[in-house]
Amino acid sequence: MLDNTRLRIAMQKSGRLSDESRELLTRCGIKINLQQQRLIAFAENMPIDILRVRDDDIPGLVMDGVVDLGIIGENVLEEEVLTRRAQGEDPQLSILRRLDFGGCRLSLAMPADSVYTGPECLDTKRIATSYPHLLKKYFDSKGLTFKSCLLNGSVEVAPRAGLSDAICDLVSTGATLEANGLREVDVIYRSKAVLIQRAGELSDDKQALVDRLMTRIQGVIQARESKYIMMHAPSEKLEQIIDLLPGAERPTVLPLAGDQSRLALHMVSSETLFWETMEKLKALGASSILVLPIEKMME
Ligand SMILES: Nc1ncnc2c1ncn2[C@@H]1O[C@H](COP(=O)(O)OP(=O)(O)OP(=O)(O)O)[C@@H](O)[C@H]1O
Ligand SMILES: O=P(O)(O)OC[C@H]1O[C@H](OP(=O)(O)OP(=O)(O)O)[C@H](O)[C@@H]1O
Ligand SMILES: [Mg+2]
Repeated sequence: MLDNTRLRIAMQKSGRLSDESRELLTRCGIKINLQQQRLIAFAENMPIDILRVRDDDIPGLVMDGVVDLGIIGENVLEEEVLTRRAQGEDPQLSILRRLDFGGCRLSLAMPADSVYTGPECLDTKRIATSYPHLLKKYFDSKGLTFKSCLLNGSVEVAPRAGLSDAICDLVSTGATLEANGLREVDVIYRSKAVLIQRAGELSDDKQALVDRLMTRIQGVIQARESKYIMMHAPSEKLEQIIDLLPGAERPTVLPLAGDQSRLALHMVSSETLFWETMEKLKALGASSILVLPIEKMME
């Protein structure tokens, strides 16, 4: 029996979001042992239980208040919200934060040799998808209709199998479409993973824990997006060097022992330093340029 005083977080058991969901929680300092093929994992060092489920089940578990938090793709979340609304329900939950993984788009695709001049081409046509409500919302907004062919997997084979004229499926690199002789013709929704919370008040203890987790998640994501940059540079080129580093804070400037003409610069940058910029820095006389990953940040 689950202990109701512990914060429950649902994440995908195995799939596109599972490694990064686990990595995020681990980086937030939650010690979880997910080695065994178990549905529930108990954190060793915090009052947190992790439920590992099919991603399709996560929005419902949060909306029904079975878990407190969930990590889910916006595409699956929005489809479930629209499904429940279509059934006359008024689903409640809040999105705490957009995360930095699980990026993909829900797109319309057609056989590579077909002509596409806009969504009107697909008016009244049959479209295979696992996201009928998101697709309907898009078609409704254009004043168009379509016949739905609902498939929960292998959507990309539908046109070849003669089941549909087009498909509406998730795309990231486009390799799956290409391998199936299809061409992406329109993007209808852009998605990332999000952290969601059930409606209703949490107990004070749970709320305090969620607040701490949110600060840590912010720190983890910000650290992943930032770099620590160090270099030695000629003192008289300081401003020109700073101008080459737009995403960086004002640097810390340190003297170099025994060399009055040069300085050591240290700074955090929200952008990575490209080779081209490093070459320009070197041309200005900078040397010993180091770009280091940052593990954690707290402002
Ligand atoms: N190619 C992709 N690149 C990045 N993210 C993706 C990609 N495809 C899907 N996603 C995101 O990851 C989520 C999970 O995708 P996955 O393919 O693992 O789902 P699934 O097969 O439905 O898994 P489950 O067995 O849990 O139901 C998607 O809903 C989407 O938000
Ligand atoms: O544009 P691409 O980079 O090729 O990615 C798109 C594919 O990725 C997802 O499936 P996944 O590989 O997760 O397998 P699944 O169909 O078993 O969910 C998605 O459903 C597409 O089929
Ligand atoms: Mg699924």
